[in-house]
Amino acid sequence: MRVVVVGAGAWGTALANVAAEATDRETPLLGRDAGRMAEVAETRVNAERLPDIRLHPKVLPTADHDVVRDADIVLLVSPTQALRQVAAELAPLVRRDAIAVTCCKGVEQGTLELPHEVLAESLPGLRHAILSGPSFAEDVALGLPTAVTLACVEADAAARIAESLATRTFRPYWSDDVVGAALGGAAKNVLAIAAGAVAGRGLGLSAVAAMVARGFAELARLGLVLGARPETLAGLSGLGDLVLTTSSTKSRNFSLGLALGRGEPRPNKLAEGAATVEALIGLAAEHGVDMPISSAVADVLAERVSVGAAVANLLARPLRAEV
Ligand SMILES: NC(=O)C1=CN([C@@H]2O[C@H](COP(=O)(O)OP(=O)(O)OC[C@H]3O[C@@H](n4cnc5c(N)ncnc54)[C@H](OP(=O)(O)O)[C@@H]3O)[C@@H](O)[C@H]2O)C=CC1
Ligand SMILES: O=C(CO)COP(=O)(O)O
Repeated sequence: MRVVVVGAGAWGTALANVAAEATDRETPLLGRDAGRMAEVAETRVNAERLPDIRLHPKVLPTADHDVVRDADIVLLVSPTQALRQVAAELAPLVRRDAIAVTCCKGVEQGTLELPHEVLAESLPGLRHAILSGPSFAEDVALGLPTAVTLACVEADAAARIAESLATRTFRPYWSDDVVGAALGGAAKNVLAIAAGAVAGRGLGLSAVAAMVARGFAELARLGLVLGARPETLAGLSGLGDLVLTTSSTKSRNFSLGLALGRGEPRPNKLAEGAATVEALIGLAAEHGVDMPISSAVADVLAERVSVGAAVANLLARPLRAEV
């Protein structure tokens, strides 16, 4: 299987290394800036996005979209808000029997669609999958043990992807619950901001744990109405990723929350939760689901309330049975 990775950010670079190791084949890593990709090809390091990690010798950094023509498997690793445009650029080039795998986490603004729904519209007719789970790009690139969810309704396509990505240390576990995997990845980005804000405000680890648990309940309520399976939400791509990104400053979403809680300037790095929170709340509203923690995050990001006031509002909510 020939894997092509589209999106030469931190995660795309780490996944290109994984695919090159798993397949032992040349693995193009497609970025949009020709000058920067030439530099990455020469230095064998993606200094801007994943510093200190050497590219696998079989990773081929490029800005030439034509590499997609030969792909059996295309990994789409742009931010969620760019996915539709990135996929549209590939549509005339990609083979109809190729498998497209979205590796981004979020909800599209405007359409309120999850990544696999965006892909179904922009690359129609292709088989699709979602790769999501607790996996910092740096950890994966360093060869630290990582397990993720590979969600795909077709078992044979899932097996091909798993063969092309599984290494001794990177373990994709198959699920056919695509909605559950996509939703977990989107919601945990938002909840990581909430946890970071609580930690940054100095409210203590008990409060962070409460935020994570109540946040998971929020995810579970939405998952239920969207048809996600509870075991997916409690698995790697849901609770697993929530645990990771609500406990580490390596998470850009958690770091953004920390800065908000401390009243410091917001970091510049991509925090998908910030780009996705209003869309997540909109998606939930369409289905009559209340998202108090996500709504608090949206209010804080839009500077409608302070972190302190947002937490006070959450604490003032009526007590209900655990759901
Ligand atoms: N980093 C991580 O540990 C993990 C990230 N993810 C998810 O992967 C996705 C990508 O994250 P990550 O790689 O870390 O992000 P980065 O910010 O490191 O990279 C994003 C990549 O997308 C490209 N890009 C940005 N905007 C556009 C656009 N409008 N059109 C085309 N390409 C664009 C960037 O190109 P350029 O370099 O030219 O700016 C860059 O190559 C996110 O959804 C994230 O949630 C999932 C698991 C782990
Ligand atoms: O999704 C991730 C790890 O699973 C990366 O988290 P951040 O996007 O918050 O950095």
